[in-house]
Amino acid sequence: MSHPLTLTLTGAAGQIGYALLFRVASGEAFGPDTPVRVRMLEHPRALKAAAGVALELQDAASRVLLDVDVSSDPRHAFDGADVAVLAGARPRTAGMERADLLEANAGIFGPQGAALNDVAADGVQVLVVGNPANTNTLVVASHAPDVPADRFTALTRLDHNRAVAQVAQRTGAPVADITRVTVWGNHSRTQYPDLRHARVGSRPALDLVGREWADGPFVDTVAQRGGAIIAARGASSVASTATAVLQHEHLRRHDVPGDDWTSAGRFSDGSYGVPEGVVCSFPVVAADGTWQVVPGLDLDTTARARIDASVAELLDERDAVRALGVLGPGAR
Ligand SMILES: NC(=O)C1=CN([C@@H]2O[C@H](COP(=O)(O)OP(=O)(O)OC[C@H]3O[C@@H](n4cnc5c(N)ncnc54)[C@H](O)[C@@H]3O)[C@@H](O)[C@H]2O)C=CC1
Ligand SMILES: O=C([O-])CC(=O)C(=O)O
Repeated sequence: MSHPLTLTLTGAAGQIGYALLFRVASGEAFGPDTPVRVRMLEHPRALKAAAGVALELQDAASRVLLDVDVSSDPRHAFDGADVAVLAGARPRTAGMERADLLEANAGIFGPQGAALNDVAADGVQVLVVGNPANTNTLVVASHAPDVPADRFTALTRLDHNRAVAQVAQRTGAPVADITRVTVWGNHSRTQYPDLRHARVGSRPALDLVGREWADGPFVDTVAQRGGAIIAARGASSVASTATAVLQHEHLRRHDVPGDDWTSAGRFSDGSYGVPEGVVCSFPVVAADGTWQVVPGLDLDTTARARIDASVAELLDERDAVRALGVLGPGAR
C-alpha cells in the first residue's frame, strides 16, 4: 500500500459528491493501493445529509477508505488536504444576476482559500468544479497566496469529453482514436471546443467531420451541452461530471498517454495571447503533477476570434469580482 492521501470534497452532500465519493471508495480515483482519508465539507444546513452519506460510505466496506470526516468548518475540513475538490457552490436561482452569483460564491470560495492556505498539505492540489468554475478558481487562489498558482485548476475535462464524444458519434470512430481535441476559454457558453489539431487515428479530424460542422453545430452542441442536460434532466450533469473529475485527477498524476493532451482551466502564463491573471481552459499535459500548456499550436483567425471572445468574458468576470472587493491579498 502507498502513502495515504487526504481528499477534501466540498459540497459533499450534493449530487456530484454522491456520485464521486463511491468511486473514490471503490479505488477508482487514486488506485486500489492508495488509502484515502475523505474529509467532507458542507454548509451547516446540509450537515445531516452529509453525515448520512458518510454512513453509506462506511457501508461500502471499502478497502481503500481509511476514514470519513464531516464538517462545516473549512479549517477543519482542509486540514492536511493533498487534493481538494471544490464542488460546493451556490447555484443560480430565479432573479439572480451574474454579479449576485459571483458575489455569493466569492463568499464561499474566499474563506475556503484562506483555510486551504493555512492548513492544507504543502503540496495541495485544488480542482474547482462549482460554477462559475474559472472565476471561483481565481477567487479561491487569491485567498491562498502561499499556494503556487499552478496548483489551482478549473474543471473543463467534462467539456473535453463532450467534444470527443461528438466527434466519435459523427465519424463512427472509437473514442480511443480521437486525440488532440482542445477546449479553450471559460467553462460557459462562450467556450471554444477546437478540432483544428484534432486527429481521428492518424487522420486530421477536420478531413472527416468537415470544417462547417466543426465551426458550427459541433461548437454549439458542446458549449450548450450543460444547458441541454438541465433541460432534459431537470438538474445539471452529475455522473458525467464525476467521471471528468476522476479522469482529470488520474491524468494529472499519471500524465496524458501518447501524443495526446487534455483540457483544463489554469492560470494563464501568457500563452496564446491570453493575459496572465485569468483562469482559462488550455490544451494541457501533466508534468510532476501540475498542468502545463501545450505550446506552439497555430491559431487561425476563426479560432483566434472564438478564444478572444471567451477570454473577454473571463476578463469581465475578473473585473466583476475585483469591483465587488472579494479578491484576497494573493490575487495573481
Ligand atoms: N465544471 C463543471 O464541469 C461542472 C460544474 N458543475 C457545478 O458543480 C456544482 C455542484 O453541483 P451539484 O453537486 O449538482 O450541486 P448540488 O446543489 O447538488 O450540491 C451543491 C452542494 O454544495 C453545498 N454547499 C453550499 N454552500 C457550501 C459551503 N459554503 N461549503 C460547503 N458546501 C456548500 C450545498 O449544501 C450542496 O450540498 C454546481 O456549482 C454546478 O453548477 C456541475 C456540472 C459540471
Ligand atoms: O451548465 C451547468 O450549470 C452545469 C455545468 O457546468 C455543465 O453541465 O457543464
